[in-house]
Amino acid sequence: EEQEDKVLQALRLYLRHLTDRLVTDRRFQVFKRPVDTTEVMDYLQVIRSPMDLSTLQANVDANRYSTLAEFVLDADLIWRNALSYNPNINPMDRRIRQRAHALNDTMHFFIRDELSEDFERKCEDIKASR
Ligand SMILES: COC(=O)N1C[C@@H]2C[C@@H]3O[C@]2(Cc2nccnc23)C1
Repeated sequence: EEQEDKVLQALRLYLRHLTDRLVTDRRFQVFKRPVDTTEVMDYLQVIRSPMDLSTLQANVDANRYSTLAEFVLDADLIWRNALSYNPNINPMDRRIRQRAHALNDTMHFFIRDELSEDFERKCEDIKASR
């Protein structure tokens, strides 16, 4: 329905705007591209579902997300994977965990501050009706 497609288009616009801000934040450059599994040989043994900001952007542009909740499931993989794969107390691991927590906090702060619960409910209702 025309009106419904306008809602989904608005969601896509918002998710693109949100992801663009994360991708350009210099704290999050380590999350910008997939981890290079030819360099990091054991990555796929430890991490079952890799995700990164460029893949997230591509998914938004491919209309993969019809609700905020679907987007957040993938976006949360990015920082959760980083916490899982980099658990040690050495400075490298500690720094990427700090960035993972910052990614989580920043993303959810933007969402809470900028997206109304009403809007997300409309997206969920459209999804349920299809
Ligand atoms: C989101 O990024 C990550 O979880 N990582 C973990 C990998 C271990 C370490 O840093 C990463 C890339 C890398 N490449 C070569 C040698 N060592 C490393 C990035």
